[in-house]
Amino acid sequence: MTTTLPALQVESLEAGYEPGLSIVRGASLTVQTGEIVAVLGPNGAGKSSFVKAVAGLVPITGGRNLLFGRDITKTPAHRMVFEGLAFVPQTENVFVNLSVGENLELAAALMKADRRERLDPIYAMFPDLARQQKFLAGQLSGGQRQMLAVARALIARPQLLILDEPSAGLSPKLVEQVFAKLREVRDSGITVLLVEQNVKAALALADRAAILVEGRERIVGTSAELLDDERIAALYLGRHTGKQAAKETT
Ligand SMILES: Nc1ncnc2c1ncn2[C@@H]1O[C@H](COP(=O)(O)OP(=O)(O)OP(=O)(O)O)[C@@H](O)[C@H]1O
Repeated sequence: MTTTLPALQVESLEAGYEPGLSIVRGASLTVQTGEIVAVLGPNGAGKSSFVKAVAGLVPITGGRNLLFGRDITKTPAHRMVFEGLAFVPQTENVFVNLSVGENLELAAALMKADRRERLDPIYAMFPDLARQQKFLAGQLSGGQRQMLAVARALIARPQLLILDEPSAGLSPKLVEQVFAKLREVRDSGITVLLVEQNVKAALALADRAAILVEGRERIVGTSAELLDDERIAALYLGRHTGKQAAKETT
């Protein structure tokens, strides 16, 4: 019998920027292989810090992170791609003064990989970027720039793709396009973990989601369960259930 290891197991993670001040406070989360999982929660809950700590970008003071069973807790950020984890930051995720093609070629060069062998499948998956190869990344629209950031990350052929708020600053139509691409990424066999402010769109995309509050997961469930949860409805979806309304009037 073969068992599939979870793509990511975060166990009681503690992390922060300054000694003695944890921002991530004992958070745990398991992401199964082939899932899209969203990390949601109020502003300042530590969502970005959580995924950055997993990606090696925020100092970890406790707990551990396993990627397909391998301990990556102490792996430095620049080594993560070689472990199979690619991270797309919220901002400064492309080189604006380089062309689209140069952005992708640089990512291939960093992997010491054959340029054409890495780039061809990416251009096939992102035909708009293939057409815009010569454009400066800084001239792309917000949606196309986000696509380029995702494409750059995929050059590394990760097993797990982590994105920090890929919908930030995008119109609903562009959010839909970027999220459709993330579905394609998942369907190509890559597990996806993303931080989102856009709860409605995130729950429509993700298989499961975790609500992080004060650096710890408060509620974890399937997107359908969370959409049904009256606390989520009231807090994030602007929907008041009967029970919630009754509570508020008493
Ligand atoms: N580079 C940093 N140095 C010091 N503190 C930071 C840094 N980045 C974030 N913080 C602090 O960590 C806390 C959590 O921030 P974080 O960005 O992780 O939360 P978030 O849930 O992603 O918030 P938002 O939804 O507003 O983006 C905040 O109090 C923030 O001020």
